[in-house]
This record gives sequence, structure tokens and C-alpha cells, in this order.
Amino acid sequence: MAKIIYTHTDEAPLLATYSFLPILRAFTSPAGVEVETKDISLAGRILAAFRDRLPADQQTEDALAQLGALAKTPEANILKLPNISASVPQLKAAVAELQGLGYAIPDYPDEPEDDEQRAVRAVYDRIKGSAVNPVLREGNSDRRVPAAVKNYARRHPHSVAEWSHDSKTRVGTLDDHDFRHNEKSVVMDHDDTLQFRLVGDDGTTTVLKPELPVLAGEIIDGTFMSARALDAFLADQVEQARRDGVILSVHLKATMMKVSDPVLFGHAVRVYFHELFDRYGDQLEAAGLSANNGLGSIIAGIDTLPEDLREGVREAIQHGYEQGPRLSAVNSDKGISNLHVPSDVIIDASMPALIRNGGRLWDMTGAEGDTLAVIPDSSYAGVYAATIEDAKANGKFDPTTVGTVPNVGLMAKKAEEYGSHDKTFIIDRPGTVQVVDQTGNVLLEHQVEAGDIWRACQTKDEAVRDWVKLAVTRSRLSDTPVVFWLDDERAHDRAVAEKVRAYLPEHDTDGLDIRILSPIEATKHTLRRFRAGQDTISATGNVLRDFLTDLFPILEVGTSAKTLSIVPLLAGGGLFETGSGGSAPKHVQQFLAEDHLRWDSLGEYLAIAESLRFHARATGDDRVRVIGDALDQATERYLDEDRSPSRKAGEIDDRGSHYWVARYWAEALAAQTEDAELAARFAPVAKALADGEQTITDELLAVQGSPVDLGGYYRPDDAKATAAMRPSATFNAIIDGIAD
Ligand SMILES: NC(=O)C1=CN([C@@H]2O[C@H](COP(=O)(O)OP(=O)(O)OC[C@H]3O[C@@H](n4cnc5c(N)ncnc54)[C@H](OP(=O)(O)O)[C@@H]3O)[C@@H](O)[C@H]2O)C=CC1
Ligand SMILES: O=C(O)CCC(=O)C(=O)O
Ligand SMILES: [Mg+2]
Repeated sequence: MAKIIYTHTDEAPLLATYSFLPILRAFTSPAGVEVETKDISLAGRILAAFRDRLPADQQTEDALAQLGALAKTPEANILKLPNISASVPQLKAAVAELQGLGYAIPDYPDEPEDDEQRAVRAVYDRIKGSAVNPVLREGNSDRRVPAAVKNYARRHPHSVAEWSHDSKTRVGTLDDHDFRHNEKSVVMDHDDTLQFRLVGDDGTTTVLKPELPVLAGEIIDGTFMSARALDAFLADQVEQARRDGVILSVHLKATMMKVSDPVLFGHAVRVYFHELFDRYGDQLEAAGLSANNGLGSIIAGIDTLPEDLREGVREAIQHGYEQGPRLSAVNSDKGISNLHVPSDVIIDASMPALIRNGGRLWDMTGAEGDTLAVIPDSSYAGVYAATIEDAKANGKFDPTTVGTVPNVGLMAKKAEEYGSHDKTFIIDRPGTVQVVDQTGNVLLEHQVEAGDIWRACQTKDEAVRDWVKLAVTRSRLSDTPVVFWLDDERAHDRAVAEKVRAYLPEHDTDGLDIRILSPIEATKHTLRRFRAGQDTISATGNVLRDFLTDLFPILEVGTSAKTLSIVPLLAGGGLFETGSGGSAPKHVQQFLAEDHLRWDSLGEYLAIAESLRFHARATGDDRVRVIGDALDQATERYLDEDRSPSRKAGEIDDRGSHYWVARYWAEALAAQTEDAELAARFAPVAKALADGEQTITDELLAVQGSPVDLGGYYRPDDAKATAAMRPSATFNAIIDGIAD
């Protein structure tokens, strides 16, 4: 029997789940749809990974592995809510919470000392960072803002700050010696097994990766970031920010790029706080306090240092702030800077937010100002630079007039950089990294120095071919031009462009406007059209998929939570992601403090409707399609009648918006004429929900204003979270009555 998998994740989407999942189950129960949950939360993944060490009553299944296998079958119908991609500080906090709950799992070993600790560390390394999405994404990505959402934004535009022509905000990026400039690529002409090795200048050879199976037609890239060039660049950026009096900010993707980007982040921490590291670097390292985990973890570890060092370390940090340029803050009231936690500032969300805010950020004193946004690698930095230049020249992007930029992203089979975790190495001595085939031929090689970050990426031919097809299909279906964003100065992009040219003739492209432009030219072209109210599909690689599906939705509709995000799986199944944004930790903080959840589940509503239609197609059960279509009507009404959560306590929140969606959904089902039985079943539900409006709204609002206890952050107590998220007895009785 086909079923729908609803993922149990973390933070705000998890809270929303406690309220919305019972509604989904109730509304689909008359059609006998089975909605099963699978726990892929950070806490759930940790417990699954260490289940062999736990007593039988604490053992859980490895839900992620099961879903990964399911995604490779035509039966897959998975609703994927955003989950935490954990940085080391988040991972440690989750471990501590679970230990406190009585789970005997090991500590995260910062500096593994023996085989046992190395094995534990390897397990945690698999859990950290972006460890879920790459496993489930066995297909390419189709993300867009649906017309109803776009129309709503045009009528209710979000606030957008003005850009000044003389804004000093700009992007700083390397002009050589980075991943973009060092890239070399090869397209395999046969299946093979590759090996990566470092041939040291001292004559020793280390195997970095013993075996990497590759397929004919696959693109393999190798590249590296020079640590020396990076440090010189960062020192120069710090100097420029100080000279110009602008706020220094650093934008990376330490979650998705979990091996390389924490290291890049560590370089930024060390360069900004150079005095601290010049003086105490060795002692900090000896105490296991790494800049890669951010200033926050160093401050938290000061008490573990020898007593005679502590004051000096504190002073050096203070001195760093005083000597350095203004530093961007994550939360100036709490003294949390951009350099505190590697995962606090994530480029896909942080750059659009600053563009929406007129190019301004806040410094550690809480003062607003222009920023030098440092994005070390130049592969994609130009996209943001070009957008900022456009905003300076032409002013803010007006949500009431701009067009839309849907994305078709090359994502399948861990494509490109986002699949490079297990192929990224921090070089420990000077030498040459070689990629060799089974016969010993050197396919790629780079001269490297100690500290350089070397990595390889894979892109399967099958994935590219499917991506081209998806782009042409979307263009045809929506009658919208497509631009393939490919950089002819990059070896990898040239290889992809060649495949695009080869695969386009497999489709009927007659009358379609399809072009290939470099990312900077594509940005300029797309923005020109965007400002003129015209739509343009961006067909991009995996990183730009991620970046653009936050950038454009945030400019167009205020948040990427409102996008429809579909992954047609290569094996025929469907993965329906809810929005393109994250898990919004600050929404949980607000909920804990004042029992108001400003998370908007719109992404869930859109994804669920698609998932139901997919289920109907797979099973031939038309009732499920009717239920899905009714949800889409409910969502449109929810937007039309402005039932979205407010940001302020005491006003409608996500729970209140769930009431309205449920009511409109019931009304749509009662009103439709395709299925009389469903109409009859939902008519009394619609009436009860309408009659109960005042009581339910009062009950939902009455709880707001005081702190909430969920019994855990990473692993909330189910009973407590359910009680907190379902506070209206009247509403619950109606919902729970549907399935009876
Ligand atoms: N698919 C996935 O699994 C993804 C997971 N993540 C994870 O999410 C966490 C946070 O990442 P971050 O980069 O801060 O990105 P977020 O998207 O969580 O946050 C950016 C901001 O967008 C707004 N926002 C996002 N979603 C919603 C929503 N549903 N309703 C209303 N507003 C929303 C909020 O802004 P405001 O309230 O100020 O308007 C939020 O603070 C990280 O752990 C990250 O790894 C990130 C991206 C995707
Ligand atoms: O997996 C992650 O860490 C985030 C994914 C993401 O940001 C995206 O796909 O848009
Ligand atoms: Mg993203």
C-alpha cells in the first residue's frame, strides 16, 4: 500500500508538525491514506547512529538510511521538512541534551586519541553538517513561487529597505588561487575507479582516497583553495573594512560544505583575532579549542585553559574587537558576532537578507551600517556582487512589480560541490595531489602547500541529462525563457555546457528562448527582466540552486519558506520539500519565551498538495487528488484572506493559521462536486469549524504571552510539545472527530 512519509525534523518545522500532522492525517483518513512519520531530526540521527550502544528500550531505527533507500524506488513519496544541518557546537549541544535525558552516547571527541575515539568521531562526522538532504535528493530540483503566493505578495508586499546610490556595501572575493581559478576537470570516457593521492615533496606518498568508482560520461573536477592566498586576502579585507569604516561580515556555507567551509571560517576567525592566535594559538590548540568551531566555542572553553592564561586570552579577544574593524553581529544584545558559530551566518539566507535590507547589517554595538561582505571563493560571489551593483544603481527591488525567477537545479546524485564532503582534504604537507585512474594515468594534478583545501567533485551524466530535460519541460509548461548559468572560465562549467548543448536537441525546443550565460551575465540579464516584471527560469548547478532559491524568493515574497520545492526522483518517486528555507532557530526562541510561533507552514501546504496528487497518480485513487486540489484552494484562500502568522505575540501564529487552513480545506471539500461522499463527510466538519471560530481563536490566543516548557530543544518531549502546539480543546475535538 502506497504511503506518504512525513519527516519528523527539528526546531520550528517540528513544532509546526505537532499541530499540522494531526490535521493532515484527519483530512486524508477518509481516503485511507497512510501518513507515516520518520525521525530524521539531529537527535534522532545521533541515537540511530549509536543504537548498538543503547539498551533495547532506547534503540531506534536508522530512519534516514531507510528513506535514502526508499528514494531510489518509484514508491517514494516523501514530505521533507527542513532539518538542522549541525555545526560542531550544535552537535555537542544535542549530545549533551541526549546524555541528560539518560542516553549513554559518547561525547564528541575534538581530538580523537585512540582508535575507539576515532571511530566515534567518524560517526559524528557523518551526522554533522548537511547530512540529510544529499541522501534523499536522488533527483534534480524544481523550485518556484506559485502564482497564488506571488499574487499575495503583490497585494501585501513585505517591507524592503531603500538602497542608497552611495552605499559602501560590496562583496570581497579572491581574484586568484581559489576553487574557481584552480579548477581542472575531466570527462570520463569509460567506467573506472579513481584514486586520490598526495605525493609529498619529501618523497612520501599518502593515499587520500583509495577508491572512487566513476561512470562513463561523468565529470570529475579537482581544485583547491590556497591557504596562503586566503590569509593574505582576509588580512586585506579586514584592513579595507577598517579603512572604510564599514562592517566586516563573512558569508559561508559551513553546513552544506561541512568539511571545507568551517576551515575557511577558522581562517577568518584567526585573521580577525590575529593577536589572540599569535600569542595563544598553540595553547588553544593543545586545549582542543579550534577557530574552526568559532569564537563562541573558544570563549566557552576558556575555563578549561591553564589558569594563568585565561585573563590574557580574554584580553586578547577584547583587544581584537577594539583593533579590528566593526564586526557584523548575529545578536548584538547577547554579544554574538558573525565569527562566533560557523553555522549562524549561512550565505544563502544571509546575503539575500542584507540585500533586502538596503545592504545594511548591524555591528556589535547594535549600530546599523554598510558592509564589506566577504565571500572568499569567487565561483559564485559575482552573483551577489552584480545584484548589489544593480541595487545601488537602480534602487530596491519592489515586490509589487518584479517578475519571478523559478529554478531548475542540477542536484541529483550528490552533484558538484555539495557532494564533495568525502572528497575534500586539508593538505598537511607540500606536494602534488594527483587523481589517478586504474591504469595509473594521472588525470588531474595540483601543486599544493600545507593548509590548502583540496577537493574533488562528481557530476553524473544521467543527472545532467535529466536536468536539461527538466529545464526544457518547465520552460515549455510555463512558457518562460531559460538561462543556463554556466561560467566559461571554469573547467567544470565548460564540461557541463558541452553536455547541455548535446542534450538540448533531444527535446522539442522550438520557439523556446534558451541560452547559456556566465553567472554574472545571467544575473544582469535576469535582473533586467526581473525589474521589468518578466519571468526567467534559472537552470543552475547545485550551489546556485541553493543560493538563488533563497535570493529570488526573499526578494519576491519576503521568505523562501513560500516556495514550492519538488524533487522528481530519478527512479520515479517524489520528494516534496517544504520551502527552500531552513529551520528558523529564532522562531523557536520566540516560542519558548512567549508561546508564539511565527513560522509559516505555507511551504508544507504547497508540498502536501503536490504529494497528494502524486499519491493519487500512483494509486489511481482519485479521492486523494480531490483532497489535494481542495488543499490548494484552501491555501489560496488562506493567502487571499491574509491568515498568515504574525510576528508578534498576542496575534495569530502558526497554530491559528492551521485552524484557517483546516477550515478552508473542509469548506473546499464540502463544496466540491467531484466526490459526493467526501463532500458529505466534510460538510459537518466545515460547519463545526465555522461555528467554533470564536472559541477556537480565543483558546489559541489565550495561551500566548508566557514561556513554554518543551522538555528539550533537540528532542522535545512529545507530550509536552503536543500539548503546547494543540492548545485548543474545541479545535482538537473537531479534528480528532474526522477520522472516527
Ligand atoms: N532544507 C533544509 O533542511 C534546510 C535546513 N536549513 C537549516 O536551518 C537552520 C537555519 O538556517 P538559516 O540559514 O538561518 O535559514 P532560515 O531559513 O531558517 O532562516 C532565515 C529566516 O527566514 C525566515 N523564515 C524561514 N523559514 C520561514 C518560515 N517557514 N516562516 C516564516 N519565516 C521563515 C525567518 O526570518 P524572519 O522570521 O526574520 O522573517 C528566518 O529567520 C540551519 O540549521 C540550517 O542548516 C537551512 C536551509 C534549508
Ligand atoms: O541541507 C542543508 O544544509 C541546506 C539545504 C539548503 O539550504 C537548500 O537546499 O536550499
Ligand atoms: Mg538553501
